[in-house]
Amino acid sequence: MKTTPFSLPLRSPLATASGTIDEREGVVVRYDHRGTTGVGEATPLPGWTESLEACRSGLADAAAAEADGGHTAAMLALDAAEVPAARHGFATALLDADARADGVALYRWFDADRRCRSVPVNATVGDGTPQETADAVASAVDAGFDCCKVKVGARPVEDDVERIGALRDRVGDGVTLRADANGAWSRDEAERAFERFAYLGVEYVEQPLPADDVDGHAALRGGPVGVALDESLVDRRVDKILDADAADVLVLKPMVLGGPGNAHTLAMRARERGVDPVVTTTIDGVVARLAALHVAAAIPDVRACGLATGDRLATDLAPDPATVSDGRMAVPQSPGLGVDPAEVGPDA
Ligand SMILES: O=C(O)CCC(=O)c1ccccc1C(=O)O
Ligand SMILES: [Mg+2]
Repeated sequence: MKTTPFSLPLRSPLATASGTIDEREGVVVRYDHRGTTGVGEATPLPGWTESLEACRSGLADAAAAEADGGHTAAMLALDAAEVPAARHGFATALLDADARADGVALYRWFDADRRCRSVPVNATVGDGTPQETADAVASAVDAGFDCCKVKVGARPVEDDVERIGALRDRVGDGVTLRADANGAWSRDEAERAFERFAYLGVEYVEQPLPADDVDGHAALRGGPVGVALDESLVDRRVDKILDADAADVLVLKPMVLGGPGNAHTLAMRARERGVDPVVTTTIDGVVARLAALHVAAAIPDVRACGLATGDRLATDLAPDPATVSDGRMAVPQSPGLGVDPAEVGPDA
């Protein structure tokens, strides 16, 4: 196992109710397996995953375990609850190598019978003034997106209603709008927002209430605006959410869940229970974005996913093969993730 640290500054920082993301630091993982090399990415986001330091030491422990017991021992050393980003990094490298050895695109390693050329994606718009928000959404629509997710909860509910109203006026009814409150609202604020958002045709709100308020989320459901849970999945107690009927949609971040395999398993489990999975990045380098794209590509009829985050980065780990047009992201069909491990580096 070979690890290479990297740091990727954002060209376009993402302002949310729980702070602004302006740089992503992590580790590229390379692993030789079945006669080929696979590549993975561990990009921790404190608050959602372990710290960078814990991620690095998790990977060092995994490398030591690997030297004794191979990839199985390395995977066993990486606890998804303790070091999800580190586990994501190694698990992705292993999956990439396996899919390459089998000669299939990574999504087909999850489902050999599947063919998927592209996945619908949403544009992601941060907090900002009503004018800034409407401009950002309008330029996303000009670029071909028909689904936009807007960050809310960083300002009073009435101000967010004004922002969403301004952009609904600007782009018309043909564009699907979602909001993401990142857990910022009280139950009372959420009720007010849901009432007003219903008139503005908002599809769903991600994480309206704090992560642990499962009952509050269950009570918000049933109207025209759906409830999507994201931060509530950080503790990975998905069954609790499904049993409580607390969500219409689960937002699955492979980096937070301990790898693409875990995200795919939870997506299938949600589907069985009548809840729709949506896959998103944590604003990652191209390796982790591709891993998330392949998870989404393995889900039949997946809703628009939060994968179109690459253009926020000022620099990337390698050229991005997954172009977006008409609101859809192309899925690489070459073996593995679709990026040459030899081309992946912190200086791409
Ligand atoms: O879902 C998207 O559109 C992009 C990803 C995103 O919003 C995000 C990125 C990093 C950390 C948290 C989140 C989030 O969904 O809350
Ligand atoms: Mg979210």
